[in-house]
Amino acid sequence: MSHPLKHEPLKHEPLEHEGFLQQAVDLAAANVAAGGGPFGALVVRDGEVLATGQNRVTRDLDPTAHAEVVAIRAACREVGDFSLAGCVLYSSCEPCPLCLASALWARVDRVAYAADRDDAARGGFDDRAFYDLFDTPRERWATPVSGVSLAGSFAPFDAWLAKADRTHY
Ligand SMILES: Nc1nc2[nH]cnc2c(=O)[nH]1
Repeated sequence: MSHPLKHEPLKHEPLEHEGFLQQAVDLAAANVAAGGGPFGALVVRDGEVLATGQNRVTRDLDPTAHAEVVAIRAACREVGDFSLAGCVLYSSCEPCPLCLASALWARVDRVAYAADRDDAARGGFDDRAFYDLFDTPRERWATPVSGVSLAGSFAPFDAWLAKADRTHY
């Protein structure tokens, strides 16, 4: 049985989305002009821009400093919370798996993007390749990723679960 989309595609939605997406694309273009990667992002709540982000990988020597991650970190600092529930993440380009997982961990209500993973591939970036990798059995990965059994590996979770005052996230 097919499920109806919860949201109509963005192109049928109010211009507000387009305005924020255009800002993300403008941030990406400005970042290229400043010597950075071609990605920009915004976190918006109730129509207000909480934070912006531009790719800072080469500037910060940080492979995780993708535009969306930078924007999410800045927005969390802005609101003083590790949750961005109630927010929308706008990105100049489809979030890569790192950025998408970051958005899910931040519990944003919605993610909207302009260019897609095919555009990123044309631009020379591995976003699509990494999505494809996650659809490939790990045994076939060039980078070995495997669990190693270790006695006591659940101990941190035992400690966590025993903590009455733990902060769930
Ligand atoms: N969406 C996205 N993809 C990337 N691929 C490489 N860097 C980035 C980034 O900052 N954002």
